Amino acid sequence: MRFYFINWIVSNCCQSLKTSRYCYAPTHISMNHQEANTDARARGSLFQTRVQTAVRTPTEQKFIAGGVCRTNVQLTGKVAVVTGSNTGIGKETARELARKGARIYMACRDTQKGESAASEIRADTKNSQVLVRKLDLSDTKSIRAFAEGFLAEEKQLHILINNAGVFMCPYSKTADGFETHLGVNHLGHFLLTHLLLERLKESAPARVVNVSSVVHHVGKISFHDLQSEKNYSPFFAYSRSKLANVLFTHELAKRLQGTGVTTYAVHPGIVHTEVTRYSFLMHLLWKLFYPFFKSAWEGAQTNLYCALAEGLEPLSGKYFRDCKRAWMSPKGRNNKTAERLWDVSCELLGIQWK
Ligand SMILES: NC(=O)C1=CN([C@@H]2O[C@H](COP(=O)(O)OP(=O)(O)OC[C@H]3O[C@@H](n4cnc5c(N)ncnc54)[C@H](OP(=O)(O)O)[C@@H]3O)[C@@H](O)[C@H]2O)C=CC1
Ligand SMILES: CC1=C(/C=C/C(C)=C/C=C/C(C)=C/C=O)C(C)(C)CCC1
Repeated sequence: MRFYFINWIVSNCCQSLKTSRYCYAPTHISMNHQEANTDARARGSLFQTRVQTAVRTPTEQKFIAGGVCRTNVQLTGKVAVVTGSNTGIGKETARELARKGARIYMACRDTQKGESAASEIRADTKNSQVLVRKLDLSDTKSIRAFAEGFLAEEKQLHILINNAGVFMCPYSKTADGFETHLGVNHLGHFLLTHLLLERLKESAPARVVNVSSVVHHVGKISFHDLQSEKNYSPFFAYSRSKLANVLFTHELAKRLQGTGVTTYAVHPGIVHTEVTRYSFLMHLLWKLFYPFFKSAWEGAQTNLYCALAEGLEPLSGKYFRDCKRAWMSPKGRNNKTAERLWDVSCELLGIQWK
């Protein structure tokens, strides 16, 4: 943690002086960070990423960054959908998939924000096949419209990254009356995957990556109050939705055996993104401690690893962090809970998914 506070003060001063995002890049420090700079091209446009990299010693860098997806796989002719890709981890995931030549569908609830991220990615990667489509996971009509449009437009789908998420928002309900964390983070992606599954199977080998979180360990699926109507805590509602992501991955993998479609759950790390937008306390911690958190690009690495790494098929249904398999809560691989959650999700969404 040498020089951390000095560097922290310097970086914050630079920020408050509204220094150009390009000018604070102390090369003498960054140069030591060989690992971190491997893909400086991809991350160089992000001022905060540079600060994060600059204030870390190489040992801290290695510990915090937690792994880089190093596959040489090329994706020309492949198609990927990334939800919530106008910002944060989703945007960096889309950027790297685009860099590898895939046609990317950025599924965003705000298409204006999506277009501005897409033009940045197109310019950066020289890949013109980066497309924005409207997807609001808090409304099943929007999910169905997105899927209908996609299926009409594309005959193949190789990678689906279920990334979008809300974190610790005040109690609210989606257009269909689901508690927002459950509705957006779990049920929205459950329905989307259901609607796109035939295309994934037709395009096999194909992969579904579900972005969960380490907090799935403290999540609890209370079937008697799934919508948190009796008792609401933003943190536990979020944790529950992230446990649901892991259970969904576990059950989906079982049901997809032999189809050539595999699925993985991911904890991206503690990543400095807009995720804390609803929580004042978390936002404050973000501001104070962000050099210790991953950048969005670093946070995207495990998504990319699960989408691209060769030979991962036997690990379908498992949970990953820092570009390797990680310990999943036993609650996340409980067959009974996974099956029941699957049935309840189908019932809530009015779908039949055998
Ligand atoms: N950052 C972290 O430390 C961690 C993040 N995660 C998970 O990583 C994923 C990505 O989060 P991160 O990049 O950090 O967060 P951000 O808040 O930066 O990005 C979240 C993305 O999800 C989109 N989104 C939110 N609600 C909806 C919706 N109803 N329909 C469609 N898109 C929606 C947002 O769109 P818009 O910009 O329009 O709101 C945004 O594009 C999430 O699933 C999160 O739970 C897990 C562990 C830790
Ligand atoms: C790591 C760490 C901290 C912050 C943790 C935070 C802010 C975690 C956020 C997690 C999220 C957003 C999870 C999403 O799934 C503290 C408390 C500053 C203390 C020092 C160690």
